[in-house]
Formats: sequence, structure tokens, C-alpha cells
Amino acid sequence: MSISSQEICILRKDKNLALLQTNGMPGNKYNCSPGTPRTRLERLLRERELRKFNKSLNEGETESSTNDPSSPDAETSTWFNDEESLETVSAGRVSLDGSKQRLLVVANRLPVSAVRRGEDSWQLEMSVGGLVTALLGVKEFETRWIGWAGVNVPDEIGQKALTKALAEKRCIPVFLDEEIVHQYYNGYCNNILWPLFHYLGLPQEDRLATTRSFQSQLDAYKKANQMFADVVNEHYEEGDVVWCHDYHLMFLPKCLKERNNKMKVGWFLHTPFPSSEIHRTLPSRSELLRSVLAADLVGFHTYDYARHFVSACTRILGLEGTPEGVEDQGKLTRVAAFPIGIDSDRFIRALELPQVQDHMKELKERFAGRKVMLGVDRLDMIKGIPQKILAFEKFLEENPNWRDKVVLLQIAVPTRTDVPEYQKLTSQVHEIVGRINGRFGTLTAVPIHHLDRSLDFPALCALYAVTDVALVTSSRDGMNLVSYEFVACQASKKGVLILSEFAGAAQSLGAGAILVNPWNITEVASSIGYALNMPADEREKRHHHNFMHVTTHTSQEWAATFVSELNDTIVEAQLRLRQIPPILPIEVAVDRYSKSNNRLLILGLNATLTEPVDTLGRKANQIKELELKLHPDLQEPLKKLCDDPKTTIVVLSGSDRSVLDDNFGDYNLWLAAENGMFLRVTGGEWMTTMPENLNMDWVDSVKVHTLVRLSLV
Ligand SMILES: O=P(O)(O)OC[C@H]1O[C@H](O[C@H]2O[C@H](CO)[C@@H](O)[C@H](O)[C@H]2O)[C@H](O)[C@@H](O)[C@@H]1O
Ligand SMILES: O=c1ccn([C@@H]2O[C@H](COP(=O)(O)OP(=O)(O)O)[C@@H](O)[C@H]2O)c(=O)[nH]1
Repeated sequence: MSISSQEICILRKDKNLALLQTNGMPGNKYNCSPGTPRTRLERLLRERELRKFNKSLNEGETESSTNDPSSPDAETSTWFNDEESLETVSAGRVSLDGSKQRLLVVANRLPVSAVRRGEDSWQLEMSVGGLVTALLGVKEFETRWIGWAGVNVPDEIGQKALTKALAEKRCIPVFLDEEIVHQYYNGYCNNILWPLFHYLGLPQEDRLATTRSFQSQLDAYKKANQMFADVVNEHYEEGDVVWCHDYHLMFLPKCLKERNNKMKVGWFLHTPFPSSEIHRTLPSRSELLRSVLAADLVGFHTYDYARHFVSACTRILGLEGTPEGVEDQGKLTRVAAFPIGIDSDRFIRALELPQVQDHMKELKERFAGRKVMLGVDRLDMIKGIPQKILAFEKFLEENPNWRDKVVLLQIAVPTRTDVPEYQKLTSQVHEIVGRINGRFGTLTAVPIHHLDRSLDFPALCALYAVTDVALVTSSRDGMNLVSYEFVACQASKKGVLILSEFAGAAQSLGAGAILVNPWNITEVASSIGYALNMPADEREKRHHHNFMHVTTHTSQEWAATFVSELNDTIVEAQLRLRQIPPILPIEVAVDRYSKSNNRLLILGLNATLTEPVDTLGRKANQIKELELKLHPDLQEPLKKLCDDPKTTIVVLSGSDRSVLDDNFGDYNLWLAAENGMFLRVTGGEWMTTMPENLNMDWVDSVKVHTLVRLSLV
């Protein structure tokens, strides 16, 4: 076969019908415009260059400000009650052209909770939580927070006054009434999605999509997400980056993009994303995935969570997963891992504060002669508090010599107290603690100090610093910032971290921590013994490893990376759009076709020559492969084309040779199977297009691994 004409037609459903001219290709306009950006794409590219430049500049600055004890950031005396802290968070950096990029952080909760003091007066208090802590370290953008203030404000006077008070903190409220909060937050978020994403399954009564409570909770969830979207739309300015957070707001990307497709939207999940086998039990599984996919960039704490998400999209929606993310009809949603960190400097500096030093002194005196073990968790079933306490009991049982030499301090911060499961957990934990203290306590000391409350920042830092062994036993945890904070405060003591392998933090702190399966009480108990007896040099090595990680992978870096990835994703999408061949000018093509004496038509198979296959909810590749049949209406026209001596037809497909043999054996054309790896003219033998001396031994080993991985998913 020879190609003498300059006109080649490639017909594939997914690539449009394109007439590619091999001469006279248009020049690459976007890399040769040093002047004022004329198009949106040019502007985005210029912005990207600026970002890179600023980043290197800022890195220099950060280094010098960290080393400078007189830096205004150098001291934070209290836990969030520093009046300036929100301002610092929100202030952002001035870039070279004088403008700061605005970042709209949209999360269920604002970083403040509001307490009403009068008809039009409000007191604002910082709230406790992982996301809040992480974003407190973000200083690079001009940040606005949009979220729920955690309080029902039914009257207009109250709403106005609260909006005004929050505006001073650069926060914008979304007002949710009690019923919505009950159905959306307590119901769909915390009773359905939270347990499901942490592998606790769906509540029994909600197994069927038809149950009333499930449906009304889902409706409230969608409604609440739309309310968040309305507030975002009200405050959005062109060029803003909108960063949506967490499982509370899975519908938000779709709501935002429906209204404004140009908005830069990122979505980040703070919890695990479970295996697709778990996600597929959710009645609204497809709707939720599709809504999240409307975002430009989707982020997770770990590579595993990202992989599960992509698998869910391929298996449940039948979409294509690529190393970059998920593709749907040419639109790519980037999916990647962005492990969160903490503002480690803030913890390290805090240890020098007199208030913290006083606390440390008190604690050391109080627990003199005993090793201190510490647990800090919200009182949530995912944190594995009962397992932790039972393991501690087993350790005491098996090691009588340690009974008066060790104490476990468990801080259990009350959370979601309106949800019955959380109330049940509280009683269960109290009962176990009471039993163990009764069993091993003396008149003067008890082995477990259990606190149902949160601590302020100085007290928490002091506690981290005096601890010998920290115990994190989550059955699942998106990341677990407590483990990071503990490490940051251990520069002197070099205590040991026992960490659940099911916490996202295990991926980053695994080498320095003792990893445990929290369900294996015996293993946790023996790890406690190992940690308490660990020699100083081993503690030092392990601590060093974790400390290096915690101090170099900070929350600031996390947020900056996510936002710059989001900006770049938009630029790349624009570039990709440019690469999509233009729509075929039909009249020109027909004219040239009829005048040409030597034509080559390359036709795709799947969905070009075959009937479209419905893959929704089924394993796409298997089904397509089984049902790939030349569309009956195309048999006759294809035959005519093949019999035309001026035209050469190639059917190019990703499918196996057998699929092409079965469908086109009787036509006079060329077949290219497995994306061109094999080629034959019908009537001839298959030949491989690979060079003869190419070593392909590796293929079999990859096949084996691929199979193993697929069976694990
Ligand atoms: O506001 P609450 O309902 O009381 O819950 C507090 C937060 O809990 C969850 O935190 C997660 O984010 C952390 C930081 O990324 C991560 O380390 C942890 O493993 C997660 O559980 C929740 O996702 C947040 O939305 C809540 O604000
Ligand atoms: O008395 C307390 C206990 C905990 N925390 C903070 O709560 C966060 C818990 O985050 P983590 O990622 O460990 O779990 P989450 O509660 O977000 O699931 C950490 O930043 C802790 O410093 C706090 O402020 N006061």
C-alpha cells in the first residue's frame, strides 16, 4: 500500500472526523507571544510562568522568615485565639504584578463557630478540626472561606449581623436551617457517607434506595450543596480559584460548573475514598461520582484513595481511567494524591512559650516515675478508641511490672453528638475505661485518664511534648494530623509513635512509626511493650525519619501545590483542546474526496463502525469486547467503499485480531489490531509491526502483575 495523496481521513468517534493536511499545518501560536496576552490561553500560560517564578522567590523568603526569630509569625501564644491568626491566613501574598490570586475555600464548616450574644451581636470562636488546622498554615493566597457557621440563624437581623462579623474574618456564611442540617449533615454526611467511606458500610435501613429516609437525606444533601453553590456564585470573581472540600460537598463541583463552565474548580477529599466494591453499594453512587468529575482537579491524601476513585469511575460509570485521571468524551478530570501536612513551625515554636513550658512542668511532676502514653482523637468510631483501650488493658494484664509505671492519657473530643451512634460510642468507651481503672487502679493512681473534652493549643502541645508513646489506632482515617503534631513536638524526647496501618499517615510516617493493625489487640498490646522498652538509639532514628517528613511536607506546601496544580490543569486542558482536530469541513472534504484518485480512509471500530454499547454499571471493557459487531446499516456502504479501486480502507482498533477477523474477514480492506501492533490485508496473513529484534520478554511479567493487581482491586 502506498500513500501518494496528501489527504488522509481518520474517522474515529472519539476524535471527531478530521481532515489532516500534511502541509500547511497552522503554526503553534501559544509559544511565541511575548507581548500582552491576547487570548485566555496566553494569559493562563503567562500566569503559570509567573507562578513558577513566584514560587522560587517565595521559597527563598520562607527560608529566611523561618530562620528569623523576630519574624512577626514567630510566636503564637494561644490556640486559635490569636486575633491576627485568621487575618494572617487570609492575607495572601502580593505577586510581582501586584495582584494576589483569590482563593475561595468552600468547606462545610467555617474556621470559626459563632455564638450569639444578643439580637445583633455575635462572638466568634475558632473551631477544632483537621481541615481548619491545615488551612491555618496557608498564607499564599487572598483567601475567603465559605461555609456553615455551625449555628441556626432563622432571623434576618441575626443573619445580617453575623455576615458582617464574619466578613471581618474574611468568612462568608451559608445559612442552613435546622431541618437541612439534620438531614444533610447529621443524615447524609455523617450517617451515610462518613461510615461508608471509612468501610463501616451503610446503615441497615438505608440499604435500599427506596427507603424514605435515604431519599430525603439525599435530597437535603443536594439542596445544601446548591445553597453553597449559590453563595459561591454570589462572591465569585473571574480568575478566582474555587477549592471545595470533603464529602459534604460532592455535588458542589457540578452545581458550580453548570452555572459557569470557566470557573476553576478543585475538590479535595479529607477522608479515605473506599474500594469501588464499597462505593458501589451506595444507591446514589453514579450521581456522586459524576458530580465530582465536573471539577477540574480532584485530590486525595494518598495514591490508594485516588486509585480507588478512578476504579469506581471506570467500573461504575464505564469511563476511561488514565494515569492522569478520568476521561469522559475527551474531557479529562485530573485525579492525584496531595498528602496534607501541618504547620510544623507553629508547634515547634510553641514549645518555647512560657505557658507551654509551665504545662510541661506540671505534667512531668504529676506523672513522675511513670511513662506517659497518649491518645488524642475526636470521639468517633473510626478512631478505634475501644480497640486502643482494650489493647492497653491486655498489655497491663500481661505485664504486671508495668502497672504502676505507665499511664494512658486519652483526650476524646466530643463530636457529632446529635448522631445516636456517637452517643452509643461515648457510653461504650466510658464503660471500658471504668472497668479497666477499677481493675488496675490503686487508691492513689489510675492507669487511664480519659477526658471527654478538647484542650487548648498550649495544653495540647505540652502533652505531645511530654509523651513517651503516642497511640493512633484508627480503623480508617483520611490522614490523621495528630500523629504529625506529636512528631513535631518530640524534638527533645524522641518518643515513639504507634500508628494504625489504616490511617493515611501510615503512608508517610510508616518508616519511623510502629505500624499496627488496630483490630489485632494482641499485636497492639505487644507493640506497646516494644515501644516502652525501645532503646534510645532506635527511638532517635525513627523520630528523625518522621521529623524530617513532618517539617518538610507542611500544610502550606500542600495547599500551594494543590492550587498551582489546579491552575496548571486548566492551562493543560486549554492546550489539549487546541490539539483536538478541527471539525471536518464536510463540503471541502467531499469535494477533495471526489477529485482524488488515491484515498486512504482510516476508520475506528468501537462506536464508529459498531453499535454504541451501554456500559453503565457494567464492566465496560469485557462487555464491549463481547458485543463488538459491525453495525448492520454500515455493511453495504463499507462494501462499496472497499470495492472502489481508488480507495484504501484501514480499520484501526484497540481490539484483538479475532474481533477484526470475525467482522471484516469478507471485506477487501486492511486491518490494524491492538492499536496497530498487528496488520494484515484481508486475504493475507497477520504481520506484526514491531521490529524483529525487539526484546518483549517483559510483557509476560507485566501481564502477571496486571492480573494480580486487578484481582486485588
Ligand atoms: O467538623 P467535624 O464534623 O467535627 O469533623 C472534623 C473534621 O473531620 C474530618 O477530618 C478529616 O480531615 C483531616 C485533615 O485532612 C484528616 O487528617 C482526617 O483523617 C480526616 O478525618 C472531616 O473530613 C472534616 O471535614 C471535618 O471538619
Ligand atoms: O483537644 C484537641 C484535640 C485535637 N485537636 C485538633 O484536632 C485535629 C484532629 O485532626 P485529625 O486529622 O487527627 O483528625 P480529624 O479529627 O480531623 O478526623 C488536630 O489538628 C488536633 O490538633 C484540638 O485542636 N484540640
